[in-house]
Amino acid sequence: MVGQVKSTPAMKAQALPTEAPSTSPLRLTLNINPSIYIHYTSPFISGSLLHLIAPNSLASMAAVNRETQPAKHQEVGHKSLLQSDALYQYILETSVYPREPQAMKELREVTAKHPWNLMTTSADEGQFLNLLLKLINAKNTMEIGVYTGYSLLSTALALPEDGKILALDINRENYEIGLPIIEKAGVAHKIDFREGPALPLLDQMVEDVKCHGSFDFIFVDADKDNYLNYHQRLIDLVKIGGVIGYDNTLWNGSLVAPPDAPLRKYVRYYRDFVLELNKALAVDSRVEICQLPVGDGITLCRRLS
Ligand SMILES: C[S@@+](CC[C@H](N)C(=O)[O-])C[C@H]1O[C@@H](n2cnc3c(N)ncnc32)[C@H](O)[C@@H]1O
Repeated sequence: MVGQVKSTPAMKAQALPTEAPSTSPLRLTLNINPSIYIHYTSPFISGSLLHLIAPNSLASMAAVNRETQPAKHQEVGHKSLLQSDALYQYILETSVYPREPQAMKELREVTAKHPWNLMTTSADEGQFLNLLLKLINAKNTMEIGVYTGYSLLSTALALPEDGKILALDINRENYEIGLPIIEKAGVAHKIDFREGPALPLLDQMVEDVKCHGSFDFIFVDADKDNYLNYHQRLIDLVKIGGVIGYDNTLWNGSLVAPPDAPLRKYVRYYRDFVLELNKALAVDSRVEICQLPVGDGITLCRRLS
């Protein structure tokens, strides 16, 4: 049995974007490196691109792009790393939105109105997770980093009726935004939500040998500075042949930004942790890996031993 650790207001504050939201839609295209373009569209000005660029660069880029590019997919701050915004829109409109379950659409639309909507998993990544879970016949899963529950719902819909998800987040309020939709979809019974920081809970599970090798799939989408700490514990908790998915492993493309790139403070801060994680996973012989440019980058690790 796993205990519950309550989060403090300071922990909750840590998890939130620091910039103030704005209501004006804005689409930006930033060339950080001669070969890499980062595209961003969001109804609020404090979006992911603002993680990457200094405030004084924004006005001129926004002015240029407002004239040349229409605003698109404003319903979620999009985190795709595709070079072509039109191509990403094509994927969403052709393969993702027409097949998106009604409940996921509803949750996506509700989340889009939330000030921290940038944190949500994108619809294409939600579709990817849903299919992946079915492909590996996952039944017992864990999610670290729930927010309003978009990836959680995509997981819950993929699992069999008796499937289980241990869902961990330091903030229950955001989960409760999505909960009525999850309940309406008839999958809430699969979810065991625990409010609190994930690490102490993982430590308790690692101490309990019954938890070892018990998860078919674990999705990690929370505090990037803890990913390596999570990995040390999750490797015991996922079963051999099971999969851990680490989200945001391309960190908005900032990983390859030149040293003098005007990155937002916290993008620069977390970038080093993501770089360390990627390096560590690349040489970890206990897993085989595949880093996919879906959403903001997801690295799948299949446990070998
Ligand atoms: C990017 S959001 C998760 C998005 C979510 N997967 C979705 O589909 O919308 C990151 C979440 O991690 C949570 N978080 C941050 N630090 C955490 C920690 N130490 N333990 C558990 N959750 C944490 C935040 O409260 C936030 O809800």
